[in-house]
Amino acid sequence: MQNTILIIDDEKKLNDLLSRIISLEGFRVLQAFNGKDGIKLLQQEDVLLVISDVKLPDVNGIELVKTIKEKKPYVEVINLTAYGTIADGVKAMQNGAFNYITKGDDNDRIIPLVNQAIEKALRQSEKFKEEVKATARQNFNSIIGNSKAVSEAVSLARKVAATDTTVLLLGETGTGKEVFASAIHHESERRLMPFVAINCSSFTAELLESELFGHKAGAFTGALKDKKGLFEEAQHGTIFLDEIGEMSPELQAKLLRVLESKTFIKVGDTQTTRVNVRILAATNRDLKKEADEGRFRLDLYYRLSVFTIWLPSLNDRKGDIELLAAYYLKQFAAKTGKRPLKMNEDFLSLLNKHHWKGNIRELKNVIERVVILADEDTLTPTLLPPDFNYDNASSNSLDLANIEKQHIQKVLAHTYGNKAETARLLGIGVTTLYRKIDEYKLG
Ligand SMILES: Nc1ncnc2c1ncn2[C@@H]1O[C@H](COP(=O)(O)OP(=O)(O)OP(=O)(O)O)[C@@H](O)[C@H]1O
Repeated sequence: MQNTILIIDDEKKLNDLLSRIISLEGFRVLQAFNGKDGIKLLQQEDVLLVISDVKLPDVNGIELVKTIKEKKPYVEVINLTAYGTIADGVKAMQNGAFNYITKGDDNDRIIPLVNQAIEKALRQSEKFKEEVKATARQNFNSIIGNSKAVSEAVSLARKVAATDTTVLLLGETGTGKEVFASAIHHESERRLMPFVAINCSSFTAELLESELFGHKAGAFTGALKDKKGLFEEAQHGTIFLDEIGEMSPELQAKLLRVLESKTFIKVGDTQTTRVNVRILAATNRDLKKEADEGRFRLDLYYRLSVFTIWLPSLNDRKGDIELLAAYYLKQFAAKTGKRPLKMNEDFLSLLNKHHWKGNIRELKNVIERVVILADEDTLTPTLLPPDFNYDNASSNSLDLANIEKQHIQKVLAHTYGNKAETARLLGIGVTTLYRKIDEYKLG
């Protein structure tokens, strides 16, 4: 396949000449005569390199480098500067251009430079396309669940994804708030830009301020160099502020300012910094109550809760447990190279009866452990952690056989399914244990 180069120059003669020279080298060449048309072509076509004049009728070609890099970060740009304006070339390089050519003077440099730039852009584009593929897996298709509550949450999130609106995700720990935030970002127009997530409860107030907004060298002991904050890292992308309810009142004020004016002041700075970042926030607290009771700024709460999505706890969507468990079984079995595993009825019934305090995160961890322990293709209750209430899974009948069955189940759970150890603790032979496991269908 021919690699594509876009030439943007309003001087038709020069544009045509350059186009001919480059075509002769086997490249596919597209031509535009102003910045606006150039950007349009860039978006429609699989361009790897842009050669752009600096003095375009509608835009400065040096500024255009930034726009090109924002739209397609892997594309390389060579600027064409008029004789005597080397300063332009330097500025172009600072903006991210691959190089610059002085019109008329550098004819011998053109083709080698083009080849180098194409090689670099090809490497970058491959890496970029891999990353895009990986992020595509983080969109709403990665959200498992058929229950009404989850379907409603997904439908709301899909609607708001396309906008630039701030979203507040509410739900218990492990209900998928970060998964939703990531899906919203990856289905938004910002998807090719960074998604930056931070848990506000993991830092002290001072550290969090510097993490979020960055600092100037010397702002505090240990601040040796200027440091970019996460808001700047997320420029043109999305920032996800998890556990927002934990933020100190001072930082809440600073965040409110970002929401209102898109500006903030770095720690130790005197100037404001401007950012264009979409904010998604989450908490497992009742933020409205926190605000009503004076622990969270009411004005910030209203700003953040423009669009609120409630994520149901796993205990309120029991119908999804089997689906999620099967999904993670497949994932972990594949990871550990095991054959596909099946859940027996008792196993599933215990999953359904369990109170999932840690929600999907807890379910995922339980399944990972079960997959590691499983020796057989069918999963049985004995593989589950001891806090899974086995007794309740079977009938409550008090006949001797049932009591024996429950007792064996308990000991098996205690030994994590180790038959020799179980037999030893029960004071019976391993063969007898196997017979009983068979008889009571515990295997
Ligand atoms: N709908 C879902 N389908 C599949 N996996 C999910 C789903 N929701 C969450 N998970 C998985 O559950 C785990 C917890 O999810 P996540 O971190 O998004 O929860 P959270 O609500 O942000 O938790 P916390 O409040 O503790 O930060 C992750 O491993 C995630 O991949």
